[in-house]
Order: sequence, then C-alpha cells, then structure tokens
Amino acid sequence: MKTVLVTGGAGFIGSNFVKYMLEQHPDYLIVNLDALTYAGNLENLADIEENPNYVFVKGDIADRDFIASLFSEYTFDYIVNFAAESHVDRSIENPEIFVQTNIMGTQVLLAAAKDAWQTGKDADGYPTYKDDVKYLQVSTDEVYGALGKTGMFTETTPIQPNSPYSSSKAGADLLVRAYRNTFKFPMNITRCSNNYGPYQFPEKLIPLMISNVLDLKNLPIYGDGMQIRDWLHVKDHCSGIDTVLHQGRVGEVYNIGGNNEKANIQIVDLILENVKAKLDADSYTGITVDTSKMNDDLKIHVEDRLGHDRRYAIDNTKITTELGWEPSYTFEEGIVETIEWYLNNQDWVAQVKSGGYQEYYDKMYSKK
Ligand SMILES: Cc1cn([C@H]2C[C@H](O)[C@@H](COP(=O)(O)OP(=O)(O)O[C@H]3O[C@H](C)C(=O)[C@H](O)[C@H]3O)O2)c(=O)[nH]c1=O
Repeated sequence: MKTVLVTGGAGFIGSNFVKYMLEQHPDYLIVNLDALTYAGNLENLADIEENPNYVFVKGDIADRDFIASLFSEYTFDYIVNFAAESHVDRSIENPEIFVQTNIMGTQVLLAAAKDAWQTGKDADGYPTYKDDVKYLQVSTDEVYGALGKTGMFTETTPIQPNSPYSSSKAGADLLVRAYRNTFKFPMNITRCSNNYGPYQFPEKLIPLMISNVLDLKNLPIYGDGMQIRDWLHVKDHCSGIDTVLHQGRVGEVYNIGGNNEKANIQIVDLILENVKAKLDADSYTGITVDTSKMNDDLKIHVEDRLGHDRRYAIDNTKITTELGWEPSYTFEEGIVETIEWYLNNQDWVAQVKSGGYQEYYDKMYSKK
C-alpha cells in the first residue's frame, strides 16, 4: 500500500492520472490536492469519487501552512506534481500567477517533502531519506524553447524557455534539480509534449476547435498556422509518468512524447472534417446543428501569439531504451476517439463553459 499525493488532480492531465493510478494500482491510496481554479473540475472525477482509495482535498500548493497540515495528516510515499497554471496565452496576459503557483508552489512542496522524508544525514552532511519515496515533477517540452525545421529535444537540450508560462515551468524544474544536487533529494522530472484527450479545458487548441465547430464559430488560427506541435494522448502520458515513478532512475529527467508531429492547420482541418462526418453519420444528444455550415469558411487566420514557438519535437529514446515505455496511440485513432468523447459529453462541455469561460474567450478573441 502506497500513499500518493497527486497535486492538480482535478485538471485535465491530473484527473486522467488519478483514474489511471486507481485502475493500475488498486492497493494505493490516492490523495488529490487541487485548488479548483477555473481549469479544475470535480466533474472529471465523478465516476471515482466514491472509491475508498481516493480522497479529495481542496487547497493551494503555494500555501505553506496548509501544505504543512496536509503533510502532518498523511504520510506520502510518492508526490506527483501536476498543479500548475498551464495556458501560454494566459501567461502573456498575466504572468504573475504563473510564478506564484508554478515556482512558489513547487518550492513549498519540495520543502515539505524533504522535511517529511529526511531520516538523518550522511557522513558528508547530505540528508538521507526513507526508502522508496519519490517526488515527480510533471514538466513540459516548452522549457527547451523552440526548434527550427529539424532536430528534436533530448533530455540534454539546454533549457531556453520563451514564454512566461514555460519560464515558470523551467524555474520549477531548476528548483527540483537543485534539490537533487544540494540535498540528494529523491526526484524525477518528466517533460511531455502537447497532451490531448478527454476532459481537456476548451481553451487549448483541440477542444477549442471542436467546441467552435459545434457552435459554428470561427476557428482562430494564430499566424500562418504552420507551427508544429508533437501530440501525446493523455493516457499515454499517464502511463509514461507511472513508468518513471516506479522505474525511473532517481535524479533523472525523462522526456515523454507522442511521436506525432502535426502543423496546427492540419489539426484544425482534421477536426473540421471529422466532426462534420460524425454528425452527418450519427445523432448525438444535445447537438442540433446545420452541418452544411461546417466548412473552410469557419477558419480565420488571426494575429499571431507573441513570441510564438515555431516547433516542438520530442526524442523518446531515453525513456524507451531505459524503461521500455512507448506511446500506444496513433494521432489518427486518438483524435477520432477524442472528438467522439466531446460529442458524447456535451453536458460536461456546457458545465465547464459556464462560469468565466465566455468572458475569457471574448476578451482573448476580441483583439484578433
Ligand atoms: C488556443 C489556440 C492555439 N493555437 C495554436 C498555438 C499553438 O501553436 C498550438 C497549440 O496551442 P495550445 O495553447 O493548445 O498549446 P501550447 O501553447 O502548445 O501549450 C500546451 O502544450 C505544452 C506542451 C504545455 O506545456 C502547455 O501547458 C499546453 O498549454 O495551437 C491557435 O492557432 N489557435 C488557438 O485558438
């Protein structure tokens, strides 16, 4: 029996991970700590909230006193830190909260874990720790910066983040790295590419485009739309993190990519085509829309994102050769399954779009 603290477990990737862990490790206790910001949603976890091996706690990772009391209540074996402000466009509008949550929050967690796990000191004065404990920092390929037409990010690529978001994630990674170097702290860092799949908040490219096609709204393509991202199905990301948590060499960084490079414009075309085809072939509860209007006229090129990274691509060699992990989804099957999920979960979409969503959307796109 292990007790795992999953922070940010009500968000998109975190909630998929909580469910994945409960399925894969039915003897583990999963404590989900989430501040329930705009992107966190307990509806994502409705099907497991009665599971006796699952506990939800509302709170902020950057709140030192709160974290201290949580660590006095539970004895954690593993900590997986997903809690983060994650949207690049929001970080351009309002960087400060990214520094607060992503950097300060990570520091508070690191200090609490070190205190909880330290057993003494070795002959050289370095802390010693309990056996089989680990802190895993969930990071992003964006910390490496941007690629040109060729090349891929490996774990030794220098860190050169370009946005306030990626800089805050890089700052957190560097703190985790420093804890390893200074305190021999038991850690791993994983760096993933762009995730997609069920429960993603519709501010990110894929769910935003699905949602706009269904609402017959414009599909805003930043700049020329030829920016390239590597797409990783969220379930593959979860299995990659689980693999690193259990088998990763302590102190190491592992990239987790999807081997699926696509230009944004290709993604938008695929979504437009697939949503229309599905609705023409089948009916879905709560969706009545004139599919003849689902055509290229919906696509508009808008002002580019400031400092927009042109291309990301991840080299998976390390995690594949050392730990035997590989992504299992092809993008072609993953995107169809994801579109199907959104079509079948219009209540969830409506629920997350209530609240401040419309206001945010109008503000972001009124300028464009
Ligand atoms: C929302 C939106 C996006 N885009 C473009 C901008 C990007 O080139 C691409 C994907 O954008 P998105 O904001 O979905 O994701 P990224 O900026 O690549 O970052 C994401 O993937 C990394 C790994 C993380 O670490 C981030 O947390 C995560 O947000 O589509 C558009 O062209 N139009 C739009 O309306």
